[in-house]
Amino acid sequence: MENQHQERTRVVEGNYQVRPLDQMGSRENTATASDVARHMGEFDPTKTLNASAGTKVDVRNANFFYGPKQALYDVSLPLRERQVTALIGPSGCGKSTFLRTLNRMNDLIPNTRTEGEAIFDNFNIYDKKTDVVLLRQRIGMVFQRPNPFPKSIFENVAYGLKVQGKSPKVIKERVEASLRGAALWDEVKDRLNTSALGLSGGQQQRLCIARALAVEPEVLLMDEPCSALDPIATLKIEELITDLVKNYTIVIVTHNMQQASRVSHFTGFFLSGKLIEVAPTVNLFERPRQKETEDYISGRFG
Ligand SMILES: Nc1ncnc2c1ncn2[C@@H]1O[C@H](COP(=O)(O)OP(=O)(O)OP(=O)(O)O)[C@@H](O)[C@H]1O
Repeated sequence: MENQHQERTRVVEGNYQVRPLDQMGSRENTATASDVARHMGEFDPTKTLNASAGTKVDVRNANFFYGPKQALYDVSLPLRERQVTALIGPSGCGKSTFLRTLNRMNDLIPNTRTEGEAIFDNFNIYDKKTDVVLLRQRIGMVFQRPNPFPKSIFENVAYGLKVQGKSPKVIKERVEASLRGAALWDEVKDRLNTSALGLSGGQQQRLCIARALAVEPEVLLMDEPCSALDPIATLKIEELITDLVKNYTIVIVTHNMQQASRVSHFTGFFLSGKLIEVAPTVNLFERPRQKETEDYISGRFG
C-alpha cells in the first residue's frame, strides 16, 4: 500500500512521459477493467483534503431564473482554494446552471437573472459591472464535449494569448507549458501544426484543458468533462485533475458518484435547485447529514 502511494506520488510529480497511464494511453481501447480499477484505486483525495483551505469563491444566497422559471434557490457554497469541489445531483437539479453562474456563462442566455453574491477576490462575480472577459480568463471552463476550434493544435492553445496580444515568444512558451500542464505535450509535440480535430476524444478534451490553462486562470470549471470519453480517457482526465488541483481551484459537475469520490475533496449535493448539503466528500458519502442525500447516494432516486 505504502509502495503504491509512493509510486502514485512519483507519478504525479514526475514528467508525464514516464507515467504508467501514458503507457495505457497507447492502448487506449485495449486496457482491461482491472487496469482501470487498479489505477483508480491509486487516486485518494482524502490524502490531500485540506478541510481548512481558504475560500476562493464564496457564493452566498444565489438565486437564478430562466425567465419566470427559478432554477437555483438560495444556494450558499464556499469553493475552497486548491481543492476539488464536485457538484452532484439528479438530472435537472441545477448543477450546470450553478457552475455557469461562476463565470457568467448564463449571461449568453436571454432573459436570465442572477441574485445573490459570489465573492471572488473582493468583488461580486454577479455584479453587472464585472468585466466578464477578464472574469472568464481568471475562471476558465471546460465543457461536456471537447470543443476544439477547427485549427491546429498550436493555434487552439495560442488563441486566448493572441487575443491578449502576447508576443510570439511568450505564446510559444505558454503553449508548451499549457500542453505539458494538461499532460498532452509528449503526445503532440511533433505535430503541433496539424489539425486539433485529428486528435482522439480524450486528447481533444486535454487540449481544451490546455487552452483554458494558457491564459493562466485561478479557477477551472468542468462541466461533466468525461461524459463523452471512454474509461481510459476518463481516467487520464481524472488523474490530471488530481494533479492540476495543486495549482488551481477546481469545480466539477459530475453524474458519476464514483468519479466525485475519486477526484474531489468536497462535494455539494443539489436537488430541485437547492443545495441540500456540502461536506468533505468522504463525509458526504459515508455519513450524509440529510435524508435526501442519503437517499440519493444509496440509489433510491435519480
Ligand atoms: N436555457 C435554459 N432555459 C430554460 N430552462 C433551462 C435552461 N437550461 C436549463 N434549464 C432548466 O433549469 C433546470 C436546471 O438545469 P441544469 O442543466 O442546470 O441541471 P443539471 O443538474 O445540470 O442537469 P443535467 O445533470 O441533466 O445536466 C432544469 O429544470 C432545466 O430544464
